[in-house]
Amino acid sequence: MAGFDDLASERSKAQFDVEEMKVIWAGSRHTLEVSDRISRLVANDPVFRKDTRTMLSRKDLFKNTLRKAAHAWKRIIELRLSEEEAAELRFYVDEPAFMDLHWGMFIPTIKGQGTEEQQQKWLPLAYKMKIIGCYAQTELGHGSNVQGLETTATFDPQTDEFIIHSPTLTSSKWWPGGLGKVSTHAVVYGRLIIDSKDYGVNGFIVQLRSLDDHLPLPGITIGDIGMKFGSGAYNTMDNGVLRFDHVRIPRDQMLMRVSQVTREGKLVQSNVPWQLVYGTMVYVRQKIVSDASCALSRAVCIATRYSAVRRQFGLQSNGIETQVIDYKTQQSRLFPLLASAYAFRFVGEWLKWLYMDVNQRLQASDFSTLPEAHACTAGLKSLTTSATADGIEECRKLCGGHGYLCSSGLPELFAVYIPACTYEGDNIVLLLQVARFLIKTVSQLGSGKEPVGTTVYMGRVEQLMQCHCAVQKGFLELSADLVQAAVAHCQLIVVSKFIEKLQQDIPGKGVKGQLEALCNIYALFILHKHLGDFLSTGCITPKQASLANAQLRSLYSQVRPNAIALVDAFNYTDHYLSSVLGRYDGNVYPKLYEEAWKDPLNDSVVPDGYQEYIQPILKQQLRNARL
Ligand SMILES: CCCCCCCCCCCCCCCCCCCCCCC/C=C/C(=O)SCCNC(=O)CCNC(=O)[C@H](O)C(C)(C)COP(=O)(O)OP(=O)(O)OC[C@H]1O[C@@H](n2cnc3c(N)ncnc32)[C@H](O)[C@@H]1OP(=O)(O)O
Ligand SMILES: Cc1cc2nc3c(=O)[nH]c(=O)nc-3n(C[C@H](O)[C@H](O)[C@H](O)COP(=O)(O)OP(=O)(O)OC[C@H]3O[C@@H](n4cnc5c(N)ncnc54)[C@H](O)[C@@H]3O)c2cc1C
Repeated sequence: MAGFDDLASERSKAQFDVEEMKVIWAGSRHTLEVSDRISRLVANDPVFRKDTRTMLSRKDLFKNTLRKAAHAWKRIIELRLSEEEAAELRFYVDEPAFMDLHWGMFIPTIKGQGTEEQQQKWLPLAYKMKIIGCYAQTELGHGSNVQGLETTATFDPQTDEFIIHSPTLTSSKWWPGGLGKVSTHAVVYGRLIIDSKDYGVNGFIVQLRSLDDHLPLPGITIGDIGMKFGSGAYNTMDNGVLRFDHVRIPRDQMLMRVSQVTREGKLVQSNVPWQLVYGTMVYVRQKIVSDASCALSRAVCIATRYSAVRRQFGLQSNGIETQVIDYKTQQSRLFPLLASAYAFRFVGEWLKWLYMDVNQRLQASDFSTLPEAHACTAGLKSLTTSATADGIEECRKLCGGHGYLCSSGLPELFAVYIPACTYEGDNIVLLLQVARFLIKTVSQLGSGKEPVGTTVYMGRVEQLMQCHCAVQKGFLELSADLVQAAVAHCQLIVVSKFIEKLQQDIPGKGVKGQLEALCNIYALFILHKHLGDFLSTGCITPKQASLANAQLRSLYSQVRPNAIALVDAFNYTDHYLSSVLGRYDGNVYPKLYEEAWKDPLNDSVVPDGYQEYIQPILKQQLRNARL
């Protein structure tokens, strides 16, 4: 039967050891074992079903998410899961929820910006989930411009408290996930005011709701901001609105690792750079880069399997049509995405290492690598999320009409994913940060300060000094071009980290060869995409450009017999993929047919509304009434 046979036959053609590739993808044998075990645990638990998600009303959807979160937490306790296992469980449950913000932002903020004493007080409560927290930075009027936040935290020396206040409508906190309906606490970012003097933005731990009856505390107005793009999707999250009317908190609830306010109302700076107030964003951006490879690989897995099952035109001698994956146009759209998924995986691994390194240095009061860590996390977050969002949409198109059905899994994946281009920093705003970092590095060339890390290549490019002079004339005027330069810099990091990965010991028959092919596809595809820039700057000749294109075509042919095995190496369960088109067994058509009948519209043969609206038209009662 079509599908079953197709994928089985594809798997038999693979020229490399898939099990070893699974290890490479997971990062280690241990990680593969954990991820495999937890993914099956989730797939086999009926509470974690997600096949009806796109059909539920917002209220039912949200309640179901609460149920899943409570069940997940119960299982984590019962099974005594480690932090690593719990994170895998969250990943495979695959539903954005308040837990993400509690574990992914509230706790890391207290760890990164709280003093030892503050950590000792708040972290045990947060780890045991006796309190649930969120990250309340963005306001109705300001998201990107953090220094423009309007919420105030005014020190009252009489009572040794801060008064948290929302002075305007635009100062209402707006967007924080988990805030709308669940969080009991928040890290709130607001302007520190002492003696009428504004000391800029700082973080404060504020209790929002009663721990007894969950009602908002006096002076606090709180709610959900409303439905978001797509059905199901990010609507499982209670992104919220929050206003303060002179809410008092004790002085020791200002996060004081960066600067402290004394009992007398004096501001004392510690030796850490003030930018650490932005530290949680560096951490989360690094995580978002790793997640990009997951989202893209998931879409690519669906599109690749389906492309091997789907047949159109070109009757072969046996009377069967051609698998669409055999069309060169399909390959030239699909295989660069497959290569990108692997490329983002490896750059994500490297970024994780970079983040751990900068963190260790911070503990030892070495702040020298913070600017580079900021530039790399900001730039790679921007590059990988934009490419992934576009890639998911391309995968939908690669699946033709069926890709538009919710049962393909692609519409919901797209709807959940696209806000990643905006949250944790709008992608253009983040690229401008990279551009600023690059210009700063260039300006230091010739001063004896050698560029290091990801900018080391700059020391070898003489024309850069002239670039600097040009940019000095107007950063804003040239910002569209500077953004392109920032993208190019980030692409260079992605390609270099892929090449570095290949220099490691890679066991398993044929595994290294496949990765080399994917690395070359990624690099040549980027070159192909920006051919105009490469040619106009004289970096390559037209002859080299055409050789590169020929090489790309030949690499596609090399990857073609291995495509299914390369997506099998992601080791995704059918539950995680939640796609009829991407099923492991390839049994697409019978399951698509079956899925259609589950739609609530098919609960009755004659639809609700027939008598009111269809019958009168058919019987021409409406027309007669008007005549
Ligand atoms: C149902 C299922 C249940 C399952 C349950 C299971 C539970 C078990 C638990 C499992 C664990 C789960 C783990 C989950 C993990 C999930 C991960 C998180 C999830 C992600 C969700 C995302 C939600 C979204 C959140 C947000 O969006 S938060 C808000 C983010 N906001 C922004 O990003 C704002 C963007 N703007 C800025 O960053 C800045 O304002 C700016 C950089 C644009 C400008 O800053 P500024 O005005 O100060 O201007 P300058 O350009 O002058 O900068 C000054 C100098 O500072 C440097 N700088 C800037 N930023 C940084 C930085 N971040 N770090 C360091 N330095 C920085 C500049 O470089 C300048 O320096 P210079 O002066 O030397 O040049
Ligand atoms: C799903 C989702 C979840 C979120 N969760 C949280 C959360 O948990 N906590 C939280 O605090 N926030 C959260 N946010 C808010 C998020 O961080 C902000 O939306 C984001 O930082 C972008 O800011 P903005 O909305 O102000 O966009 P704006 O800055 O208003 O961007 C609008 C446009 O202006 C452009 N622009 C802005 N500044 C410049 C500039 N200097 N130069 C050139 N162009 C510019 C942008 O590129 C964009 O095209 C969330 C947002 C979403 C969508």
